[in-house]
Amino acid sequence: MSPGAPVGVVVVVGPPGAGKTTVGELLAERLGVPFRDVDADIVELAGKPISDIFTEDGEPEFRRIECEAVARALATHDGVLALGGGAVLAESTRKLLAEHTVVFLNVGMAEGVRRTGLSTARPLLAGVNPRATFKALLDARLPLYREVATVEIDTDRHEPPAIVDEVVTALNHKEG
Ligand SMILES: Nc1ncnc2c1ncn2[C@@H]1O[C@H](COP(=O)(O)OP(=O)(O)O)[C@@H](O)[C@H]1O
Ligand SMILES: O=C(O)C1=C[C@@H](OP(=O)(O)O)[C@@H](O)[C@H](O)C1
Ligand SMILES: [Mg+2]
Repeated sequence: MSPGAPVGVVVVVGPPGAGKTTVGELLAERLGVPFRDVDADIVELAGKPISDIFTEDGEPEFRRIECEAVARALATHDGVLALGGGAVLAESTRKLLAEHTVVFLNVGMAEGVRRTGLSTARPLLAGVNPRATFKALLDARLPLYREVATVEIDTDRHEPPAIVDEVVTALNHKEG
């Protein structure tokens, strides 16, 4: 996998704070391909921030929009595509991901909470006990991330550029 070579779509999944948006953008830059983030698509589609969709319309409506936005992005985007942390909860999305190269960026609870703690943009983690919420979220989702992953990269204690190196090496290794 080298800069400028056609990559199709490389999808980035993982828990909130894993660095899907940050590392995904850097990975796209490294590969010389466009970057797209489904959360940004959802904000544009709904015409309001994700936190407002959750409070005004509820999580099920957010997930409905998310499913559609993921399917559309997978069908149309050529480059790196970051999903939101909960996108893999939908079976239909996991089925679509089976056809794609998927990078699972993992992060432990302590580091995930530290990285997301200062943001009010993640309504699911805005409750009174973000550590317990994050732990429950990891327990429920780890098998789902692993079900769809082509490669899994641990991001704890690694800086984004080093993570990009690891992703490129792991994907090249998979390509054989
Ligand atoms: N490897 C990393 N080391 C330290 N901080 C990171 C790392 N990756 C991301 N971050 C920071 O964590 C926060 C969440 O990153 P983001 O890319 O939005 O994650 P995600 O899209 O997976 O939720 C941001 O403030 C970002 O700068
Ligand atoms: O984990 C989740 O369910 C969510 C993660 C968020 O994206 P990031 O994983 O990019 O923070 C965003 O899609 C929404 O707040 C729901
Ligand atoms: Mg993100």
